[in-house]
Amino acid sequence: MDAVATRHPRLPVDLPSGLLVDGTWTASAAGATFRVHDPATGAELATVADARAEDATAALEAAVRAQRTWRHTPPRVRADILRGAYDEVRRRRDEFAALMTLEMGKPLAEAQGELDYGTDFLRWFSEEAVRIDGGYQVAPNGSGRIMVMRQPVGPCLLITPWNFPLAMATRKIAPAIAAGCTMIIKPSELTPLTTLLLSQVLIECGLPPGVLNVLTTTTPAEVTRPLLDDGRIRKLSFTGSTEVGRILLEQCGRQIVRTSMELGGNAPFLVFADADLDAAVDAAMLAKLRNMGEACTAANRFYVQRAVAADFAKALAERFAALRLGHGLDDGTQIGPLIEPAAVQKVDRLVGDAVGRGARVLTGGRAPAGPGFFYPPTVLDAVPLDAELMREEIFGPVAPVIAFDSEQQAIDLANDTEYGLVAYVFTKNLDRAVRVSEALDVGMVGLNQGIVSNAAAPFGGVKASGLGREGGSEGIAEYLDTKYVALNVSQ
Ligand SMILES: NC(=O)c1ccc[n+]([C@@H]2O[C@H](COP(=O)([O-])OP(=O)(O)OC[C@H]3O[C@@H](n4cnc5c(N)ncnc54)[C@H](O)[C@@H]3O)[C@@H](O)[C@H]2O)c1
Ligand SMILES: O=CCCC(=O)O
Repeated sequence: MDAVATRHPRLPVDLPSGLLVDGTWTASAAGATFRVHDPATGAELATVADARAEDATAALEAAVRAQRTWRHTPPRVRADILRGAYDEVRRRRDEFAALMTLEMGKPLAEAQGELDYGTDFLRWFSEEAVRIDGGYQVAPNGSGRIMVMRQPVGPCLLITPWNFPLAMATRKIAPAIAAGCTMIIKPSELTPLTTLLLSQVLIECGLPPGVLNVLTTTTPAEVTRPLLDDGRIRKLSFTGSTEVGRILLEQCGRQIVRTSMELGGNAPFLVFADADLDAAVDAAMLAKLRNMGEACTAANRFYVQRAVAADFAKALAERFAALRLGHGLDDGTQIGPLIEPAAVQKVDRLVGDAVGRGARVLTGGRAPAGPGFFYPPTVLDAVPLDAELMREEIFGPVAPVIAFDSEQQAIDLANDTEYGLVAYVFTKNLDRAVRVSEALDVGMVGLNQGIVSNAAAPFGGVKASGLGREGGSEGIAEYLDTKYVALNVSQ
């Protein structure tokens, strides 16, 4: 196995060089490579292989070949591989956490949190692998029997984003392995290293050659489109922007490829006057600033009932202003850099637009000078409803606060978006909690809490936030096809 071509002094571990095809780590056919950078300093972290279409073809042939035997592997064998990987990743938690911080920028404590979240998918689906069930019943008219079985869907293409380098990979790889599917994973070109290390661990834990293939590339469209056109890829699981999700959904139509789509968000955060305000502020810190706000689940719009809006905004601004920016590996850092300069420019544009339309900056609001792609935690109030950040995913540490009057107005404001991933609701009134949760057009609701992410729960959204669910018992169903056998039983 080639080690990473360039070693960064803070890179915690030797990594494979890039492409995993049929159990072998290889350079790309074209010999192309690309560099991965530390977003806190801009320093080069590693150089990895840059796959092209011919590498994708080789990976597809390997996955198709391996599927013929992998699908018949006993569920307990698949379960033990996943459990072994769970134990090994947790044994190497410091390496994985430091790697995630270096390539993505999140503070080390958050990387440790993602380590727990991401490995939970390995454990959860190691338990699900041996519980794939079916059905058997007497046909209602008494003649014959109805037998239902669930079988692996076949070779899968998994495409993941940069913001949760471990969890977005395990949330797809684990159920695919549990279901008996082979796969090709294409991680983000911005954060491929964690997937390389995870893949190495899965191979060490006994995953046979060809079951998992890894394509790192700076040309994702050119590499993945032929795979979706081929006809032998039977499932696409994509996590990323709604814009790219739409492109991929169109591509999947030609070969009727099953899809799971985990897309963008624009989460409303509703605080009613009867809420525990301190608890709501604590939860807002989590819902907004987890991952520097670079999370699909990030609260994007804070709607606070007028009687408590000023107190909420003031308290949140004070908490934001006290946070420390820095390199994620440095002690005391609470807010790391954004992923790239374009991310800072986008956040700056959205804040500038809101202020230009009349919003007030209570704290933050201007990118600091110096190295790295930093943006300070920012609270805006008196944000006009026509501000661009009300409709666009901010993907940064900016909290726009808007006052509302009635419950119905809050629901209408919250639902006024093309997205529908998650919403957060804060009230002590149980009737209101149920009413509002039922009325919100989203896939998930955080009720008096600022995080919904849980490997045991069905994660996903509606409308432009996606299709399907990841995690929970629903998560493995995305990798299984249902087959019904009509038995003719002589009386
Ligand atoms: N719903 C969720 O669970 C969830 C989780 C994380 C991120 N996201 C969303 O992802 C976005 C941020 O992540 P991102 O910047 O990596 O998203 P992105 O859509 O730019 O990229 C996601 C992945 O798709 C690949 N890609 C880009 N264009 C492609 C194409 N034409 N064909 C094939 N692959 C292509 C990228 O290389 C990357 O691996 C945000 O919108 C965020 O809300 C959603
Ligand atoms: O960015 C979106 C994923 C976040 C999560 O799964 O908690």
